[in-house]
Amino acid sequence: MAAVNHLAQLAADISSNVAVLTEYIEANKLPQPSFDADGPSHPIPDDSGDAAVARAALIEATKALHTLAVGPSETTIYFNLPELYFVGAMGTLCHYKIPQNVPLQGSISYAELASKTGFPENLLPRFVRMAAANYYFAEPQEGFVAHSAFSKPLAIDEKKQAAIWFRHTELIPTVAKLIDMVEQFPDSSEPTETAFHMAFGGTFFGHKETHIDHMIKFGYAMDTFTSGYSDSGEAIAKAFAWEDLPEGSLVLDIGGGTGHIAAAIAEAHPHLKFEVQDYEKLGEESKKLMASRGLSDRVGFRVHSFFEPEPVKGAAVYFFRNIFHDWSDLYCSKFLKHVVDAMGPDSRVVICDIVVPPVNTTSKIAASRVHALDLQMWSSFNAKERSEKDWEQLIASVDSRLTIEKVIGQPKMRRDSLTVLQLKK
Ligand SMILES: C[S@@+](CC[C@H](N)C(=O)[O-])C[C@H]1O[C@@H](n2cnc3c(N)ncnc32)[C@H](O)[C@@H]1O
Repeated sequence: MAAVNHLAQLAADISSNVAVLTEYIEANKLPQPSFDADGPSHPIPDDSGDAAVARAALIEATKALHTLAVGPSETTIYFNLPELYFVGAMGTLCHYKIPQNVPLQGSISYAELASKTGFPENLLPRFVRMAAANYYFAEPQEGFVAHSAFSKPLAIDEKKQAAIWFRHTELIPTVAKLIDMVEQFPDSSEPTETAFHMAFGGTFFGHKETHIDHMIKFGYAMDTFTSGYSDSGEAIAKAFAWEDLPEGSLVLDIGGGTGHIAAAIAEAHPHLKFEVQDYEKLGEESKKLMASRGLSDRVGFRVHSFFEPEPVKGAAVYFFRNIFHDWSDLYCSKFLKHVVDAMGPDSRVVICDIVVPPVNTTSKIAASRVHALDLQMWSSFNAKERSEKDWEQLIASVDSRLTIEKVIGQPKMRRDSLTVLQLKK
């Protein structure tokens, strides 16, 4: 029997998915994906149905084909070496505001770019060429720098710059401490016993409170990350049957930050009332946000730590988005217990977080993103992304009456799921 020709199979997959995308782009008169500075920054919209599915399949197949073509030996010899220095080069270029100083059209000489930014002229080409080899910036003629479609958004979007800053400034030092953390704290639940703490001498958020520049940039990085990756407020407003809650029902957005998710749900469901609970420092921002969206009469803010007893009894929904994955089971069970003590017979807890899919059930790309997040949660907080079994164990450990009523995942949700809990009657 002839051996399976994986290369040919993958190439055929790639062709058929490219055909779907081409048809979609042409039918919708969209610009073709391109490396040029005027190329689209997100060529295939996420809500494009079959085209979005074909795009995901194309990304998976091209990665597999590339990996097979490079092969095990060369992959290991070069093991992420270019990627490592690419992250370093981009972090350094962004630190010197290179993206903002390259013109949006045309090019600039290395000499002029160096004099505008203070980047040493002798080093600048070495950093830019590392980036350009990875599609960020271009050198249309020797000695001159221009934007590509990939670098151009960084010229104007502070939040995208922060995404690169976060990888370079906080994740690289944390990743460098993984072995130390495994050796010293293999079984800890404490946010003080982490790789992040070893690298920065404080907890993930404690360090940010004393380094306000980190706090602000991390906020920006999360904004851009969650807007493109996590499920949006609009998606959450559609995925759960908020419309079935009685008129005037109260929804708490616990650890809701400024309340941007509560605001999105409130806009879609005018019969509901909301209370955002978080630290005092977010109260003013939250009030401004609600006023700007005309929601001040329906979305309030309460200064409240979820490690204190929950003051609002019998709310319709106690909602948590991206809170549990920041805490170990020890701490999650503490704040979930406070909520159980406050629940009425018809209350629900709705947890918006990842449910890690069973092994070998998703694409390698999806698995790699989830496991990167899981290790990021572990090394930053001693927390984790939870599988169905992890969620069941955590919930059962809090109160035997607490049960999972349902889990709302794909296709209504994209990355996160909504895990809905109720008290057994
Ligand atoms: C990862 S953010 C999630 C924010 C929001 N739920 C969202 O999805 O965008 C974590 C939030 O938890 C808040 N937080 C952390 N510890 C808290 C505590 N003990 N009590 C209340 N909020 C807390 C933080 O201030 C921050 O707003």
